[in-house]
Amino acid sequence: MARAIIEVRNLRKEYPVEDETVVALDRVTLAIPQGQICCIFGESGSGKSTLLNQLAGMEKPTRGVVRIGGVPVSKLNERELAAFRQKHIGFVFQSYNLLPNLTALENVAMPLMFRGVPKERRDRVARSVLKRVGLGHRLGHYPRQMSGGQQQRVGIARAFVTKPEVVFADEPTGNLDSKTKTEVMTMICSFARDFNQTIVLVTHDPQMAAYADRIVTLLDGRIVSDQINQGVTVQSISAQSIQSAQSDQFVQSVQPTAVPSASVPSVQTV
Ligand SMILES: Nc1ncnc2c1ncn2[C@@H]1O[C@H](COP(=O)(O)OP(=O)(O)OP(=O)(O)O)[C@@H](O)[C@H]1O
Repeated sequence: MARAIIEVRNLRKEYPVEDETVVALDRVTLAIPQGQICCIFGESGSGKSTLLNQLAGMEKPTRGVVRIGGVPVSKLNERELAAFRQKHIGFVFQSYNLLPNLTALENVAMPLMFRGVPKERRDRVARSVLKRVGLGHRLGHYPRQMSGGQQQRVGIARAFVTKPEVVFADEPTGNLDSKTKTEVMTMICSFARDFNQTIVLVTHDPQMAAYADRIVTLLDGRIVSDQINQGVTVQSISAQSIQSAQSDQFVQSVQPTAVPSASVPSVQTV
């Protein structure tokens, strides 16, 4: 089995609410191997978003540790976290979170700009990723000029344009109709397979969970089931099995006490 890129040990998250304490997560231990599409599944209030927030370093756990590529993200400060996310993490959001005053091309090129990729190259790469998601004819469109499905495809292009090792997808199909849901999930899985990326997908929708390799079910903040998905919906998507030198470099480069300074991965072939 591939090595774990995400490791969660004995995670607990409490929220103080007036004079009570809500325990949103308790004793969550999880190892997600590199290249796995792992679904965090559960009904409303089960703790899915709370878990994603701890994994992505958006919130500090009350107890326990989250490591990504060996880096204890739960212990990094804000500046270190920002740098870490920029280099290694992509996000796909339910509400797309595109910048309204930027075109599709500019939204997708933005993560490359933060990595210092020169304009000509970042525009070329962003264009090619937008073509891949079927939006080659919408490069100059603003979010308000696109449908929800098109906006989410821009969101996917933005999340994958830098080939991050891990992509967190929080209810990425939550606002979409059923045909567009299928397209969006197929796209996410296709990118992930091509570059051996790890996806953490949060959903309460069993149809979307069926795309994952593994389904971890939460109930009242605890893992109540952890199953390999035998009938993976995306089996038909070709995996180019790039046993990514990129990811190997990443795992080797990270030091527990320092934010890695990984170079910009080659994005030419996207
Ligand atoms: N900031 C907060 N303050 C207080 N309680 C919170 C906070 N965030 C989450 N909770 C509580 O933690 C529990 C888990 O919430 P969480 O949002 O993680 O569930 P979820 O599975 O993502 O739900 P949904 O599918 O509805 O988004 C709930 O009982 C919720 O009320």
